[in-house]
Amino acid sequence: MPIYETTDSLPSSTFDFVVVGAGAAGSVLAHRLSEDTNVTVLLLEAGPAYKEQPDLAIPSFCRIASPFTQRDWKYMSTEQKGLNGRVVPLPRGRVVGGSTALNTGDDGWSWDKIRPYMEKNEKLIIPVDEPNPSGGREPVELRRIGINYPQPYHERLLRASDEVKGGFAYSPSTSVNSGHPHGLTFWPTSIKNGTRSSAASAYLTPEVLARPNLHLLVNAHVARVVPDVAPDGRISCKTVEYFLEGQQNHLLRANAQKDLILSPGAFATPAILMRSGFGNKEHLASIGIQLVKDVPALGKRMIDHPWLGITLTVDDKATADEWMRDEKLREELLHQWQVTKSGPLSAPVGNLFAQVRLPEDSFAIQKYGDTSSEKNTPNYFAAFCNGFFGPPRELGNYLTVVISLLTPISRGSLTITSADPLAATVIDCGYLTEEHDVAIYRTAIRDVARVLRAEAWKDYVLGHTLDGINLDDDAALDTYIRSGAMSLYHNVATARMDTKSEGPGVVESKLRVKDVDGLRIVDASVLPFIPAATTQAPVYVVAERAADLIKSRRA
Ligand SMILES: Cc1cc2nc3c(=O)[nH]c(=O)nc-3n(C[C@H](O)[C@H](O)[C@H](O)COP(=O)(O)OP(=O)(O)OC[C@H]3O[C@@H](n4cnc5c(N)ncnc54)[C@H](O)[C@@H]3O)c2cc1C
Repeated sequence: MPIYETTDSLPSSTFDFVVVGAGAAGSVLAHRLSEDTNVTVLLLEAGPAYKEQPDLAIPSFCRIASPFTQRDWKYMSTEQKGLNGRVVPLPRGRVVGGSTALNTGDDGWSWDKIRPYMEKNEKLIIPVDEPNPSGGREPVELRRIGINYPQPYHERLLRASDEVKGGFAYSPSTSVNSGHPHGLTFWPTSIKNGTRSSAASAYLTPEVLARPNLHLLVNAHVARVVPDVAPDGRISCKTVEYFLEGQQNHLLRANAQKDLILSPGAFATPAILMRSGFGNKEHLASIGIQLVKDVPALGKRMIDHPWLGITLTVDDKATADEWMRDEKLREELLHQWQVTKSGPLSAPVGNLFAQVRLPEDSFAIQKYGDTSSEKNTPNYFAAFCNGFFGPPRELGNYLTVVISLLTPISRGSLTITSADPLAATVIDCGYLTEEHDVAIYRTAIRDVARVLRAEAWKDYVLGHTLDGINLDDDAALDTYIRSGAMSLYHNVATARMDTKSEGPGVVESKLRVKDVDGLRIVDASVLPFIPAATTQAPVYVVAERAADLIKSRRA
């Protein structure tokens, strides 16, 4: 039986490896560790099994796949000081596949060392008219739909790019993984045969789930890990306590003989550990949780990419708004997708992106210095997306320019208020609390406004949400920014890795929780800084390498 919904037929409560969370990282680990037929793996997932159904599988539907759907954990931020006190939704996938289904010092983590894991994770399918021969990898399918799948605004945007050049100059051969990812280009998207590729569809295929040594228990909510403290003070942790959906008073246990691996994501990992006695000792004492290990860094220095929209009203009856509000048209397009896996629904929401690095003499760099990790790191991206972002409007057709900060320095934190695993987690993302981030947004908005003034948009763009705002007025722009910015759902670093055993990080470079035997963390929470643009790919890469580290230790 590949997927279990109750514990009745589980062969045992003890396995070689227990992995918590079947998202991006957990799916990779379950797949790779169970390749060795001599070990047994239990994968515990709080959500249901992944089923290929339209709202998860259709690329264009990812705009309506979250937040607040059944498969969302429905996290919310606290009132954000930098966003004029607004509370923002922070969706996270609660289903096999995790958030990838919802809509992503140590030389061992250097570029040369992690590149093979990127290649292991990706299979790049080049469009027929793009003469770039560097493909041929597996298993997450990446596809650059663009030149051979034109959306109505692509051609105008390419012409606008020709007019304004600079940071928006079009570069057909730019690879997002090249180290020089600048300019406007078509981004790869994880779509195969017109269908979204997720951690579940790529790593937990029916063949993988049929392995006799892999056991996936769904609807299994992990409440905490169970630490064992020896008389000499040494801590080991190889047991989890969990309950099946709706049965929180009936706690069950699963044990790992080798490693217990936490992969429930950047919000759940610190919360589970805090409930288990790891964290800031004063905080744990204040909520009546007995301290096992003082870990002041847990839940601290969280980072996310914020995003901000500029909505354009366009004279174009082919935008996604038409099928968003017109049920009959949606049914027709759905039928087309079901029969041929093609048509507008098979296209991503947006895939023509500009990544822009601010010039050295820009105000933000002059005033705040260069805060990017590398001299080529772009400071923001502007993605041109099809349709209005939000509930469908009765009238009108729209494009949305999504501007996201790629080098934010604002930091947040996460904490719990009780030992109850169902109590809300308190998540303060700290968006735009640093002036530096707002200064980059001002530059980005002015750059995008310049692109929107290009002749190419004439008679197509009828107006946009910057109309009426004096772009020279910093205060006016700040109001626009702070009243519109949201989360791009890329939160990381809540249980960060560092390479020094005495450093402040929660895990060391082999992803073992410091000074705790048997417990590893492998998910977005260990990323020590925010990667430029994507988090899904780095999480896959971290998990691929973690699986190798674990296997090589055994060998
Ligand atoms: C709506 C949305 C869209 C996104 N779009 C993109 C994108 O386009 N590009 C990109 O790069 N990144 C994107 N991301 C971010 C990306 O999906 C995440 O960075 C990535 O999935 C993180 O991987 P993870 O393994 O840490 O966590 P997840 O993939 O979230 O997986 C965690 C898993 O653990 C389970 N779990 C949690 N708590 C428990 C518990 N207590 N017990 C048992 N199981 C538990 C969850 O149900 C989930 O299945 C998006 C995220 C969201 C939410």
